[in-house]
Amino acid sequence: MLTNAAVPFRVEKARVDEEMIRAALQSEDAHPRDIADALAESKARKVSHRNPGNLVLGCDQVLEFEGRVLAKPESLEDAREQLTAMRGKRHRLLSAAVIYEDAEPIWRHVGVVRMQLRSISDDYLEDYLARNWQSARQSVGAYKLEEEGVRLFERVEGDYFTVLGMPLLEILSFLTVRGDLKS
Ligand SMILES: Nc1nc2c(ncn2[C@H]2C[C@H](O)[C@@H](COP(=O)(O)OP(=O)(O)OP(=O)(O)O)O2)c(=O)[nH]1
Repeated sequence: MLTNAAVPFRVEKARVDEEMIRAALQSEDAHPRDIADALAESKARKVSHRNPGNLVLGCDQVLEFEGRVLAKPESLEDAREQLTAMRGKRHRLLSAAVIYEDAEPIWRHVGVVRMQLRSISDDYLEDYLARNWQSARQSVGAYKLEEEGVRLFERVEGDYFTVLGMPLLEILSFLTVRGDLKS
């Protein structure tokens, strides 16, 4: 997404134990928004300590369905089960972004999108997964809105980029206002 926006960046793996952070927060009944924010912050903070003088952007996305935070389906069977449970109903995608500079948080935003799934048939779900699992497995909801996943939806209420994984418009606005990006 940053490449498409002609924003120069490099990727550095944060290597944080996301499962441990997520489990700890869920055991305290943390709100999905706070879980996404904490995961994004943990990545940005860890990389920022190693990169003084640089802006470090950490992101994370969670899917909330009926009060539960779902993890990425690990198998086609998990994806079938998850999409079958969610069809005809609404879920939310929450994408958090946190920017650190010199080991201090200087900006954060959590984008929220409401997704209304169609009551897709078993047959179409099977065809969809057969065609799309290899790509959709990278996504927390087992769909990519910019691909065939769009056919799963009746309505999408919110920002397109937040669905794809990060609140890009808000990030670009912050960097532009700060003068890091020309406009
Ligand atoms: N291209 C695309 N990606 C999507 C869509 N919906 C969700 N995603 C992606 C955005 C996130 O990268 C990913 C789910 O976030 P996660 O944080 O679970 O996985 P990710 O591998 O991105 O990062 P992480 O494991 O947290 O370091 O799903 C979509 O419609 N299109």
